[in-house]
Amino acid sequence: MASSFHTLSHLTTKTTPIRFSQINQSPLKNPLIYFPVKSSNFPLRFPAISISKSSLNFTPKSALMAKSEKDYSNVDVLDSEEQVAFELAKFSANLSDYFVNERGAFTVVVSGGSLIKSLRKLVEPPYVDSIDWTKWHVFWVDERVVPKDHPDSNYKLAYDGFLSKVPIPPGNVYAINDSLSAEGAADDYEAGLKQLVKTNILATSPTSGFPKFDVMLLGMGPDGHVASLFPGHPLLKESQRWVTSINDSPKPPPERITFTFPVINSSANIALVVCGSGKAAVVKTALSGDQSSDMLPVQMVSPEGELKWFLDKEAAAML
Ligand SMILES: O=C1O[C@H](COP(=O)(O)O)[C@@H](O)[C@H](O)[C@H]1O
Repeated sequence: MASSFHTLSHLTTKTTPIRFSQINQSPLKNPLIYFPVKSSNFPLRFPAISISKSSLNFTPKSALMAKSEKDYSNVDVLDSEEQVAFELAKFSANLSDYFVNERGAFTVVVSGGSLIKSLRKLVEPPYVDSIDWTKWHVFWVDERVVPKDHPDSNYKLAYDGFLSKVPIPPGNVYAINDSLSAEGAADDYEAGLKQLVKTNILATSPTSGFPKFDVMLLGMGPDGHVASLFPGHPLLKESQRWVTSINDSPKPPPERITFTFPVINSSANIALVVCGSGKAAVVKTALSGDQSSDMLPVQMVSPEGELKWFLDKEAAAML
C-alpha cells in the first residue's frame, strides 16, 4: 500500500511534513550499522532494577537478574525538570553525532505530552548550532487522530515547541495522514515505515525483524502508559503490527495510532523522561521489581539497545 503524509498548508513552517512519496531519499553512508550508545556524565546514579514481566509471556533482560540484584545504573535523577531538559539535550546531541557519523542519518521518535517541553534545550545554543539537523528523521511513537492544527495533535505540540525552531528538512518529518480513519492512518504510517526500510533510512532489527530506530524519546503517563499503550489494553499484546490504531483510549481523544511494543523494544536507544510528583508512585512501582505489582505498560519497555530513565527529584521521590 502506498503511503501518504499530509502537507500542513495553512502554516508557514520550516518543518512541514510531506507525503512519504515526496521524501528525498539520499543514500546513507553506512545503513546497516546500529550500535546503542552508552551515555555518560550523568550526575546521580542509583544501584538498579529487577522487573517481573512473566504474566505477559515476555522476558526482559532485567527479569533475568536475581530478585535481590538491584541495578539502577540506567536511572538518572536530576535536581529539577530544568536539569532533565539539559541532560536530555546532551544525550540527544551525543546520539545525533554518533549516528550521523556512523550512517549519515539519525532516526528519532518522539512522544507527545510533557516530553516535548523537556526538549527545549535542544533548540538553544550550543545544540541548536552544533547538531546536523539535516540528517534528522522525526517520527511519532503515537498520535491522536485529529487535524494537525488541533490542540490535541502531538504533531502540533512538537511543531510549536521544537520542530518549528530547527532546520530539519520538511521531508524528514513523518506526520500522520490526518484525513484517514484511525485504522487507515495506522496502516498508512506502517506502509510509510516499510518504504523507509527499503531505502535504508530506517533499519530493521536482525533479531526481531521490526524497525530499529536510533532513539525513542518517550514520556510516561501517571497511569504508567507509554505511547498510546494503556494498562490492561489488549494492544499491549500486539505482536505482528508495527503501527496500530486504538478507538477507545481511556485518555482523550479516544482515536489514536501507536507504535507497538515489538517496534518500541527493537530500538537502539530509549530515553524515558518522567518528571513531577504525580508520577512518583508509578515510577516506584515500575522500578521496584515488585513481583506482585500489576503490570504497567512502562514495565514492558525493554529495548534491544539501551534504556535510560531521566527523572527529576519529584518523580524519584519514592525510590
Ligand atoms: O496521551 C499521551 O500521554 C503520554 C504521557 O503524557 P504526559 O503529558 O503525562 O507526559 C505521552 O507520552 C503520549 O505521547 C501522549 O499521546
